[in-house]
Amino acid sequence: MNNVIDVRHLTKQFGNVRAVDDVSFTVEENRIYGLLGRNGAGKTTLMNLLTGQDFATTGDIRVFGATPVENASVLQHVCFIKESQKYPDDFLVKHVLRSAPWFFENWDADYAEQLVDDFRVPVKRRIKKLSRGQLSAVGVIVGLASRAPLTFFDEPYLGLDAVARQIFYDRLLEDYAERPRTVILSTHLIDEVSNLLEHVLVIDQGRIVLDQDAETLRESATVVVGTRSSVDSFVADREVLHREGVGGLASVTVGPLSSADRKVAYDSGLELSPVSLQQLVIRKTNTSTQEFEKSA
Ligand SMILES: Nc1ncnc2c1ncn2[C@@H]1O[C@H](COP(=O)(O)OP(=O)(O)OP(=O)(O)O)[C@@H](O)[C@H]1O
Repeated sequence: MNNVIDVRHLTKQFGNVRAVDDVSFTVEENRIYGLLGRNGAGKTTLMNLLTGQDFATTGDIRVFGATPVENASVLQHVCFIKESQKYPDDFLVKHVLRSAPWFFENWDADYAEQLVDDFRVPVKRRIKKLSRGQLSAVGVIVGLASRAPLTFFDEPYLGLDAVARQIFYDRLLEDYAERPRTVILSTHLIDEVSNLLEHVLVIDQGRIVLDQDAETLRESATVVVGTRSSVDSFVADREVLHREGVGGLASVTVGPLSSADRKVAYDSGLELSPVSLQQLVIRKTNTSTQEFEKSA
């Protein structure tokens, strides 16, 4: 498995804010990554660094084996779709689509046209006049039709309605299945994208607090629900990650369960369900906040 990105001890300091703090990780080729984290966690800063739009304070970044900063041979394989994308003032949507092949060697104009129909984007309208959602749709279309070997989507769908978001997820998965590439998606809509993600990176206060294969992550915790007494006896010797309850009912999150464990649970009348990715991320980032507050 080839690494498309290799980051070692990367730090980015803005004055007294350490937006990215001694981060090391790799990104494998042809997988879909989720870059998740709370507001101000460092996601956009990290993407800016990985796409050569900003300089690291310290540390080393390799993208396709080389530094991305001012490196055309790297950046021609990279597409970065961000929420705050700027276009020339007089640009119409069709100008964006026509100029895209200058930047992306794999640009597929027919596919872009099909996506324009899917998202109902008015191609003859000025970019400045588009609604918030239509502007996001233009970004999503460019990101998909660029077919760049490495594509970053930073919160790509501000203002996109639920139907358009679903079209984005469906098209991304279909196209990715036919033309595998590496996608890094940053979002707050974690549960919506959880089935899309193959690997999860969670960043909190500039540090990577989770770097895990999504399948392993999904199996890493289970919610056990039932009467308080049966739940308590089932979880008695286990590590409890989270607990809540109402009246005589309890809902407890525990670590991985074997098939024998599951049988015992079912035989005791307990219900088992996987923990949502969103819940896992919330717990992970809440914990580190509490630890941070304790140590502050
Ligand atoms: N140019 C800058 N100057 C000073 N501080 C900055 C600058 N850019 C980012 N920061 C700070 O760095 C931290 C990380 O910001 P960043 O935009 O990377 O977060 P994010 O995870 O993308 O957040 P969100 O989910 O809210 O978009 C924040 O505390 C932010 O205020």
